[in-house]
Amino acid sequence: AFKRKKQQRGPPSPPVSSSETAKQALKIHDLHCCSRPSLAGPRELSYNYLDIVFSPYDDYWKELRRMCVQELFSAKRVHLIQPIKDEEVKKLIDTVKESASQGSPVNLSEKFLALNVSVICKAAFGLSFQGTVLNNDSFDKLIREAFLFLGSFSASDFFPNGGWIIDRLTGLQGRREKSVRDLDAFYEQMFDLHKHENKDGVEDFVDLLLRLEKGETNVLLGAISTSAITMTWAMAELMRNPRAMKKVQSEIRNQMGNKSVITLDDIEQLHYLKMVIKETWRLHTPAPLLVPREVMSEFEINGYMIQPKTLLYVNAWAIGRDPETWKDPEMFLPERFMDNNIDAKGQNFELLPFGSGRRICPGMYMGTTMVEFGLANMLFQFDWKLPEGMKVEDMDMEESPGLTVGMKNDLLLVPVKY
Ligand code: HEM
Repeated sequence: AFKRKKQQRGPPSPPVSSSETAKQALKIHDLHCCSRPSLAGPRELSYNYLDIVFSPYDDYWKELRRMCVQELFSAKRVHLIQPIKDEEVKKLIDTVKESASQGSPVNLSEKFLALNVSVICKAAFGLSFQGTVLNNDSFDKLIREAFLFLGSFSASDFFPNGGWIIDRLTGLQGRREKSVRDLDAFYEQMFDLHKHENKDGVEDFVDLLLRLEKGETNVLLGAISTSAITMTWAMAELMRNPRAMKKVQSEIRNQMGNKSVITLDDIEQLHYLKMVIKETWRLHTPAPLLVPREVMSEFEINGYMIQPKTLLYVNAWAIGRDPETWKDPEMFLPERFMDNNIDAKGQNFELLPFGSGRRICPGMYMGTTMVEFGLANMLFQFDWKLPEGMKVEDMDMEESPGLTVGMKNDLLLVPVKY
């Protein structure tokens, strides 16, 4: 919704939850985008984190974005890190095989997060967490907390002048500051480890980032949780929809024939898998309100004048479930993407998992390939069952609160080796 500036008079603001309104808002907004005021507070604490995700759209950020898109997240770079993905997915398959041989459940929420942590951190820092102080458990906690506290609504968003007092009293401000401090400490450690790592002259993300005036590594936060969240929701929806599960597994297994290692070329042929992922994004878009924007000069939308300082939230979650756009919006039906060209790249405003406009996710290609590759392997190598005594109706599809929205409770499934 549009949040109107304090003391402003006039008609109520229009809800931005239809794809048409979002299209207008995001297009106009491109000229005026900025940041979220409540997060400007702890900014001095974090030269790493808040600057990058929520900074005004200044020249520095433009340069960083340009570099991200051209160098870090380009198709070329995504192909360069494919060996890292191969290795980490193989490790994941091996641990899941162990559970399969014992018939015990696997915590897929954890496994997918760990997979993404390992791939992104190896790609970014040229090293693995395993055996360091930054093991997956503490990183998992750090990420979850960061998204919970930084994404939660705060009084200072609604009352820019005095809201911070409420945030102090409720403890939200303190928890946010702690979260930001922990992230800074984490990045410090990563930079230290990076300095001491022998990387055989291969340039990684941090080398590239260090070429800028200061190191920005927060891209990692966005990268890691969103891909893992998508993979977990996709598996949960497939478990609830055995027909779609069977169809996607047949597609992958037919494509693979006698081969055992999935390549990027194989992935390109998996059209139904791509539809399954789009349908997952439609129902469970990982960042439901996108990155909040602040309007910097007046503009009109649907006959409403939107004032400077207005905070703009685009409800991509509601757009994905809008009955005006989608038939049977609550149903998981990957086939709905068969007869149309709707993609998730920010041009079709019915489906905005990566946002749109100038702040569109620069890691879109990397995120998509990570999700496709991870899921294809898990679905190719294993069949999946619910834990003993559990029925499909018992599956808990509740969402967790925060900037990104995953499953509230971890997804546990029993693998059966194919
Ligand atoms: C399935 C995977 C992913 C999803 C669904 C996703 C989604 C999003 C969304 C919705 C936004 C906000 C866009 C807007 O408000 O218009 C965003 C921003 C961002 N994403 Fe992603 N993302 C994913 C993966 C990644 C990856 C792999 C990276 C980096 C390697 C990344 C880096 C970023 C960055 C740096 C921003 C901030 C852009 C800005 O503020 O200008 N994301 N992402």
